[in-house]
Amino acid sequence: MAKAVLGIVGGSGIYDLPGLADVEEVRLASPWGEPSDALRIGRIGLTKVVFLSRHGRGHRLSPSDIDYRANIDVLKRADVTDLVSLTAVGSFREDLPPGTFVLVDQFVDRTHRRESSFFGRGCVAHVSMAHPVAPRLQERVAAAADAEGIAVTRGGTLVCIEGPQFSSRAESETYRGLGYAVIGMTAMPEAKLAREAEIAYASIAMVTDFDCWHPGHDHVSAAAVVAVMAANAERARRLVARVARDFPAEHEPCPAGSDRALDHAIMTAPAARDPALLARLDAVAGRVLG
Ligand SMILES: CSC[C@H]1O[C@H](OP(=O)(O)O)[C@H](O)[C@@H]1O
Ligand SMILES: Nc1ncnc2[nH]cnc12
Repeated sequence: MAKAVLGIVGGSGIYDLPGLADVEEVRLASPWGEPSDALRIGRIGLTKVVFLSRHGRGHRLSPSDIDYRANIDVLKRADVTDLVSLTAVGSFREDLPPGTFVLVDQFVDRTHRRESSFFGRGCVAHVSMAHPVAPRLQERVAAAADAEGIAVTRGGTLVCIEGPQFSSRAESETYRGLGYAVIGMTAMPEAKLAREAEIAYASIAMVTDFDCWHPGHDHVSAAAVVAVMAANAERARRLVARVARDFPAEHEPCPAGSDRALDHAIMTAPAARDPALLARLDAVAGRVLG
């Protein structure tokens, strides 16, 4: 079994992880493009932790401009086996008010101008996204929340829109009518790429607003998200620090198959594979491509 390395991607309002010990800032190059920021590699307790700011420190990148492939690629190069995503979201449910942490377990991808796969012409692969969240990793987040006395709601569907504009009222009502729990702009293709890279993925969706459907609340604004995230950040950091402190030394095999996603996924015959693409896949698909 591989040594467990915990990755944390911090979203809006979470640009660092102050609890990291022995931190080294490492700028890894990726053949896929420019990662959002340098990795901050350190440890919490005995666990190696790799932190990446999704929008970059100073929030330089919009959801559409983030190079999700480069981000996941460098996390893989840093040996991350398990990745916890922190993300600010709007809520479609009265019982999930601002301040609620939701451990979502499904995603709906409404993005349309992002590179969403490492594979393609010259090396075609199809991985399963039936269960995009790694159940054991989510269980660890839930247990850490319990231990820290932080309330979390388990389960729910996150719809990921392209943004950067927030939704119209009609869109918001539609998503709500479809039974989605929360809305954000970054979970996709992050979760898809983590799966292709065989990294177990779980998401802590932190509700900052009621989007724009709720008659009793103002519609979402960036300022409101920032204000609620400022109040959420300490709890989020405490939660991930606890996950790290209680993390096992060895990566636990994933019942959803996150860590073996590429077994039987690659369609392209060895002789038909593009050497240039294979070279770029060295980190994410090294286990199966050799
Ligand atoms: C600042 S409001 C919209 C912005 O916040 C969320 O970012 P993240 O998921 O990285 O926490 C949302 O997805 C949008 O990118
Ligand atoms: N209402 C909302 N829509 C999309 N992304 C968000 N992030 C935080 N709140 C959001």
